[in-house]
Amino acid sequence: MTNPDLSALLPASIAARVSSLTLKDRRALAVLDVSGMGDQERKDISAAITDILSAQDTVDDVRIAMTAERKTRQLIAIGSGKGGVGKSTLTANLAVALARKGRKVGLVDADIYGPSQPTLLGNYGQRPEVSEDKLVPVASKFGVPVLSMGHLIDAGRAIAWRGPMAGKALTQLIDAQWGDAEVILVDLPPGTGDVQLTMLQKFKPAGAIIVSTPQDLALIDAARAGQLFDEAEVPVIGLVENMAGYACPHCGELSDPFGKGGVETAAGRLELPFLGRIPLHMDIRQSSDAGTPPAAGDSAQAAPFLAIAEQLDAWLCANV
Ligand SMILES: Nc1ncnc2c1ncn2[C@@H]1O[C@H](COP(=O)(O)OP(=O)(O)OP(=O)(O)O)[C@@H](O)[C@H]1O
Repeated sequence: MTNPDLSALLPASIAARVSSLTLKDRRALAVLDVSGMGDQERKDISAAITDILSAQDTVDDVRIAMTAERKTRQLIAIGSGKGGVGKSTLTANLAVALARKGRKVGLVDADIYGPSQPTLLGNYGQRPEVSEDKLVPVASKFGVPVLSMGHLIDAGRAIAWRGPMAGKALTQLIDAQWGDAEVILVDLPPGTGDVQLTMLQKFKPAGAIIVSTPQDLALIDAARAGQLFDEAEVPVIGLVENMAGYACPHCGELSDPFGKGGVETAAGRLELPFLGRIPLHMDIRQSSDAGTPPAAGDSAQAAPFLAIAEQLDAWLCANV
């Protein structure tokens, strides 16, 4: 039974974490909920409890038992049939937008052969630490921790791994110290090969988003990506059209270099939700390259990403 006299000695922030505190034969036993805490935080809170309790005349010894709620952490895969359609750009911006909404979100760059998230999230050149044999995700200034092969290999070095090596690398990125992250967005490699299928089967995401540009070839590949998710029994949350509608920076005239509306039509045909359209805009390319995702700001370019993140958030609320 909890000892009210001892409990009253603990500051409220610590007491909120102590689910039981008993005193028997001059030994205090505190059961501490450490869900979501890192190593240092656990050590600090344990030391604080030990200091406070051992200062009491009635206590000779303090024992602390740590418990953690099993986190239900969900993976959301962002995939595309074709490369270069803006999958990584969308993933980074959705993660930033979800973090702005208060979600605890992490990001895995599963594009082992062409990692771009360290550049997009502005933490290129940083290395993840290792704790208890697992990687600790690298923080970004947008509140989104991230792990990418780009954090582990030297700049410009090509990775020429066969499937099993890539699979092992991916396992390390996903099975890492994600702390209190409740959602992890996974930026999948482009295409629909064995690596993607194995990854989806091994780390089954709760749902997937497919990105495509509007031209026919990209759409055929996007449909194939849909089949890949079907095969892996991963529900498709919806399709996103990227690089639709180009506004000329000189005259403002709108044109559609890759066509427009094709993804929405394809979504209808495939009976999948259409989540939204992101225009082709120079600012998106420039701010992405500079490591400041548009979704972190309030420009016109942020709006489509924030709107798609709203829908993802609603899907997470309804399905997870
Ligand atoms: N809506 C957009 N407007 C302007 N540029 C964009 C837009 N979306 C993406 N880009 C740019 O297009 C390029 C490819 O985007 P990105 O790397 O996100 O694609 P990807 O599908 O992840 O590619 P990969 O196949 O290499 O993984 C990048 O230079 C990016 O800045």
